[in-house]
Amino acid sequence: MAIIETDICVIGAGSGGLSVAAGAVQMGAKVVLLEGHLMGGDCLNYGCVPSKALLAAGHKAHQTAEAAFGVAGHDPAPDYAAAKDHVRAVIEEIEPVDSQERFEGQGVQVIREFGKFISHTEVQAGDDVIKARRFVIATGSRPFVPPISGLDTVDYHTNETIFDLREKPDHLIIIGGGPIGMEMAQAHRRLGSRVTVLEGAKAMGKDDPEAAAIVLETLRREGVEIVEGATAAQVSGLDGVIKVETEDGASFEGSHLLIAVGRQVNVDTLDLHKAGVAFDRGGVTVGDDLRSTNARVYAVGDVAGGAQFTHVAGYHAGVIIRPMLFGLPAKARTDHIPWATYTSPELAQVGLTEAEAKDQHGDKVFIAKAEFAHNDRGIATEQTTGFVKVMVVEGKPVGATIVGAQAGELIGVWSLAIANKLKMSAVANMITPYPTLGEVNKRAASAYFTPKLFDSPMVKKVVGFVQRFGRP
Ligand SMILES: Cc1cc2nc3c(=O)[nH]c(=O)nc-3n(C[C@H](O)[C@H](O)[C@H](O)COP(=O)(O)OP(=O)(O)OC[C@H]3O[C@@H](n4cnc5c(N)ncnc54)[C@H](O)[C@@H]3O)c2cc1C
Ligand SMILES: NC(=O)c1ccc[n+]([C@@H]2O[C@H](COP(=O)([O-])OP(=O)(O)OC[C@H]3O[C@@H](n4cnc5c(N)ncnc54)[C@H](O)[C@@H]3O)[C@@H](O)[C@H]2O)c1
Repeated sequence: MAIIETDICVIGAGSGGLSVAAGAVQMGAKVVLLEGHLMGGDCLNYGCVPSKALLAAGHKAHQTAEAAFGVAGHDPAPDYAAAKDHVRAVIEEIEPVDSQERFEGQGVQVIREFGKFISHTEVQAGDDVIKARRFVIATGSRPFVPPISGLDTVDYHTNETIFDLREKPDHLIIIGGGPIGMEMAQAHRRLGSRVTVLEGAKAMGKDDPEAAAIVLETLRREGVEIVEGATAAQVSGLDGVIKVETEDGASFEGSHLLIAVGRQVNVDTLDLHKAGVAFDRGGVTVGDDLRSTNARVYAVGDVAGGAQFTHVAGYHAGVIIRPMLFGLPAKARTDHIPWATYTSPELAQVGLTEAEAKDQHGDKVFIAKAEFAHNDRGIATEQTTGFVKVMVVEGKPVGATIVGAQAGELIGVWSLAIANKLKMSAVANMITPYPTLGEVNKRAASAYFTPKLFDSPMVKKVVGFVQRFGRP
């Protein structure tokens, strides 16, 4: 058994762990990185990257099929297995950035083993014991498989297997109408599968309902069957037919089944009690500083509870580098975290939704809104579905919702504004090139000032006075 002494031991080489390791080693710390499975974690192998690649294949098929701008559409004849080749090729192109070789080249000691705590200051990984000044738990999450009766008797997919499936599902049943369910529903529908989504509550229920309704309407128009209030209670299967029965007795049959009902954090095999690290089903118990109940141990990313996104894991890494390397205090904020669901139209959010803003700020909230339908670039490119809605309190945005083409790109302006506590005037003063979809953000900012400028008797009085008595 080898004893390895180091400054920082990072457990998990996904988005969070890799960011911590890269940052710390480049600033001169000695870093050991443990990974028991695939370098790059969920995002690269089973999450963001393959899902966006498959959505891109579906998007291409959809655009080819649609007649537009005087150009005829034609049968795209999507080849599901070839779309999966595209997914694999994208992963392989990005893979070197997250590879063991790259991190070893930077000076990180990478050990390809699962780690578990054996004391407050030591982790065991295979035959090695790592003694470190600081530990970072970055073990992420895995698909939650609900205890639905009969599920273990059928072949079902999760995000960990669906991207390897090569035969096109004739009829994909998806349990769960969250971001995974909706992205996979649209990708598969556009690649030629029949798709049914069974959602126990409201589909896209964590998003602004007005924006979610636009996405759901589009998916339904494309032929995705979305059944809300349909909690899956029983699954059975015979001869390639999978049957799902819901709590209220309805029954659905399909050829393939995808489970997308949320995530389970990876804490169970870490022996956290041996390190005095408290946790619950939501993740490792951490404060704003992402430190656990053992001050030497931090948690980042999905396993730290809270929003589960790659950019959050990266942000967490940046937050803990300060105290770990420089002994400076740092706190993680949550008010400026954006997210996007990459259906078409896309749905993006940063800060508070309208409902949350009204709950927190009551009458002080002003809703500034602009529609894609009035955006000239949107009109020219037939991308007129959607809106930008900004929740404003005392002249500053506290949240923004965008549904429409490139919402994930467009939300950046509001992320910047909220992160830096900018006023609405900062966005209104921005000049955007004409004609761009980005003008819709500026129009939303202007919508905040319009009533103040154009409906104000005082402004009218001042203008009248200057026109009559001002210098020529
Ligand atoms: C289908 C899907 C699509 C998604 N799309 C997006 C998206 O578009 N945008 C976005 O921002 N987010 C997206 N996400 C979420 C994103 O993938 C996660 O938030 C992100 O991967 C979390 O990073 P992490 O470092 O916390 O964990 P992970 O990426 O899960 O990495 C954790 C790593 O730790 C390893 N590990 C676990 N236990 C141990 C141990 N004991 N010892 C050593 N290693 C261990 C695991 O093998 C894994 O490699 C998506 C997720 C899914 C499932
Ligand atoms: N574009 C992105 O950034 C992106 C994409 C995919 C996933 N993700 C991340 O992955 C996480 C997990 O996504 P998800 O979609 O699996 O989870 P989710 O928790 O967001 O949604 C799961 C849905 O399943 C429903 N559900 C639960 N049990 C059910 C049952 N028995 N029958 C029917 N419906 C049931 C829930 O009501 C919920 O709406 C997301 O929260 C997000 O953090 C992000």
